[in-house]
Amino acid sequence: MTGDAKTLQAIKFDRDNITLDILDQLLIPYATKYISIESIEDAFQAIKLMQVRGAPAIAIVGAFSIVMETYSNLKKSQEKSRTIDDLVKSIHYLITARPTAVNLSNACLDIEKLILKEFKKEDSVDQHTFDIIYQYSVALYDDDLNNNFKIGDNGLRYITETLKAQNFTGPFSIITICNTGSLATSGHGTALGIIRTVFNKLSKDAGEKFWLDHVYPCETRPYNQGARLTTYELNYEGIPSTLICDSMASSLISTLSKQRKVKNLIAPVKFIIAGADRIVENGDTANKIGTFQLSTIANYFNSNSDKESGIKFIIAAPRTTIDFKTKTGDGIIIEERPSHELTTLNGPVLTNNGVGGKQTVGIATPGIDVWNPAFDVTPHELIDCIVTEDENVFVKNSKGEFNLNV
Ligand SMILES: CSC[C@H]1O[C@H](OP(=O)(O)O)[C@H](O)[C@@H]1O
Repeated sequence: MTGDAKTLQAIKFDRDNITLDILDQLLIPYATKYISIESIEDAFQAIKLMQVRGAPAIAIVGAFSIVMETYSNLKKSQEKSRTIDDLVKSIHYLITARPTAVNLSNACLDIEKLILKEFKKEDSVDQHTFDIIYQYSVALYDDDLNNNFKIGDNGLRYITETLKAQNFTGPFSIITICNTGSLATSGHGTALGIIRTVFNKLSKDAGEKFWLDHVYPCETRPYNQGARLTTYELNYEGIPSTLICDSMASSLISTLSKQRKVKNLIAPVKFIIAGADRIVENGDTANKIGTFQLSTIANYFNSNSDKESGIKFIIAAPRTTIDFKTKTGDGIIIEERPSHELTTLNGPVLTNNGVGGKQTVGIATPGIDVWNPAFDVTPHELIDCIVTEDENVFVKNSKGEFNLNV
């Protein structure tokens, strides 16, 4: 379906007719087009191409694709049905689509565990197999949505308590990176979910002593999830925002901290909020490339001002993003993506009467060597708070350690 109806629903799974459609995020914000996912292979390609992206969203689409694969197996009853071993092999293949985000591998391995509890590898895929995977997948979707609203509320509480402790009053701003909203999850979002909740609950007209005045999404080179997706979500919600290049964050913070205007804006940046693709046991966090730099910027401004009046660096993620098997960030595999994502730009031609076909333009010397890691690892030392769906947000103890395993 192609059309201009703005939507934030990244994933559509019809629980009665058993169909799965994903919003093609490579076309956002210029076109709304859903593509059908009917197999694990369809999901692998869509996840690899980043037609769907975002740690929770790729896990949910991955799980639903296994439902679709099993369902189509049952429909082709005349053919020799696949064995459980075949299905498990396909599940392991799906995991390789994007190795850094732990949610996808967690969901796939959970499904493998559930079916191997009930079946032997040589057994045939049957209705019971489908039922097990179906129940798991719809619960994964529903839990993610519920968790995101809890993350929003928990983030609001942390922000409110922080500003009260600082005796802060007036308008404040938030910087965020990549896209961590409805387009990266089952809805509402994680870091952007906190921003949604804070904007709705801490508003000037509600008579609050402090309020969220402005959001600065980083464009998030090279895939531009911020420029394309987060701005689209912020506009959709009517949240005042101004797009910045990733390289502008420190100047933005500095300008506002000196009560100088950014365009006509004066609200100081008080929080940098990012999502996560994998949080390991000590709190080191893999997230979109550029996140680590933002944490060093927050740390600079904190070490050059009274710590308590500085900028808090927040990571927001559901507990499904925590990987207790990996002790420190050194153990995280960082996905490296193709060079053309840095050396070319891909998008529709913008004409006076609308949006034309997709074009690719070169923006670097052809053949230049490129390093294109999709993520970086923010050391836990630079993270002030990890917000999950657990009511108690995670802050470091007096020894500077996170204890996430509670
Ligand atoms: C709630 S989304 C988490 C995480 O996923 C994004 O990566 P990508 O767009 O490459 O899938 C980004 O790192 C977000 O912070």
